[in-house]
Amino acid sequence: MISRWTTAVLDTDLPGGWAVARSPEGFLFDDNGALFPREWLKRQDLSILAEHGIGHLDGEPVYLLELHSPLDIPGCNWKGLRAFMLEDDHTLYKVLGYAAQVGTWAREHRFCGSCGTRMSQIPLERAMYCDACDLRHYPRISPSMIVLITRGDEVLLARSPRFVTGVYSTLAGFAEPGESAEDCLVREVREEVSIEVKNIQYMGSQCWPFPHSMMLGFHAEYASGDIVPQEDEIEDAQWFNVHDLPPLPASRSIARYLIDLYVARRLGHAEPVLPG
Ligand SMILES: NC(=O)C1=CN([C@@H]2O[C@H](COP(=O)(O)OP(=O)(O)OC[C@H]3O[C@@H](n4cnc5c(N)ncnc54)[C@H](O)[C@@H]3O)[C@@H](O)[C@H]2O)C=CC1
Ligand SMILES: [Mg+2]
Ligand SMILES: [Zn+2]
Repeated sequence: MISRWTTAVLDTDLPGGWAVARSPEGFLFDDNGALFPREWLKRQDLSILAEHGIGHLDGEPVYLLELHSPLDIPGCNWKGLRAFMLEDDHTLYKVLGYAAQVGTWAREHRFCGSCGTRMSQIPLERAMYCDACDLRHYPRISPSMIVLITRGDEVLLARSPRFVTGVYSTLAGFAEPGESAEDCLVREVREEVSIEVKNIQYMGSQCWPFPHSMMLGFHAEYASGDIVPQEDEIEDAQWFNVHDLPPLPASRSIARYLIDLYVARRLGHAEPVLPG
């Protein structure tokens, strides 16, 4: 199947195409969705912080207008990326997820982190350039590991105080400098629930644009220790039987995929597909 959406670095001097607008309140949308004719959008009184050409949707160029602040446009509203993630239009979510990461980077890389000089966009490369330092600043991607720990028919799931009430998920954490993904897994599991794991197996990855994680998904088996939830980070952690699971994370998350895959294998059901 030909992908409807492909990323690309496009020349912002060329006219036409579609545009999405993003502000600290999320993306602009109306009854037709979140893509607007670019020339029409640019005629509105927007406070544009940066403009980037981000790719092609069904062959048509798509641009991002990253705004300083939201603006009232009749018939339009603003909505966060998470809300789009929970909706059915997977392609639109991919477009907006990418736009969000480019927008976050554009917002946070206007000035060189080394010397403070204002930077400029490099044509045909997703990079901001500091002329004074001859330095390129690329979009930030944060490798994070996520792991489902199992013990026979039981899976270890935990709650962060940030989660929706009642929802339990797999353990996750950001990689630190000097770590492999597996090192990160062992450290995070020790920190968050104080147990040891074995037979670590890589299961797949997922872009998680909240704001710029690259999730590296693993399965691991319980080896030893009793659960001791990390103060402040983990509100509760428990072993749950695959026949009696609590409310789980959103179906598009790799956390949910790791859980659903294990349960499917355990119960002999059809296996889920990892959402991109
Ligand atoms: N797609 C999915 O299924 C899931 C994705 N996630 C994502 O995984 C990531 C890591 O999970 P957490 O448990 O929140 O991480 P964590 O266990 O490492 O704890 C969060 C703490 O890490 C620090 N931190 C924040 N950003 C960082 C960065 N870029 N690099 C290093 N340290 C940083 C902060 O002190 C923060 O309070 C998050 O982006 C989260 O949204 C988490 C669970 C499910
Ligand atoms: Mg964590
Ligand atoms: Zn510089």
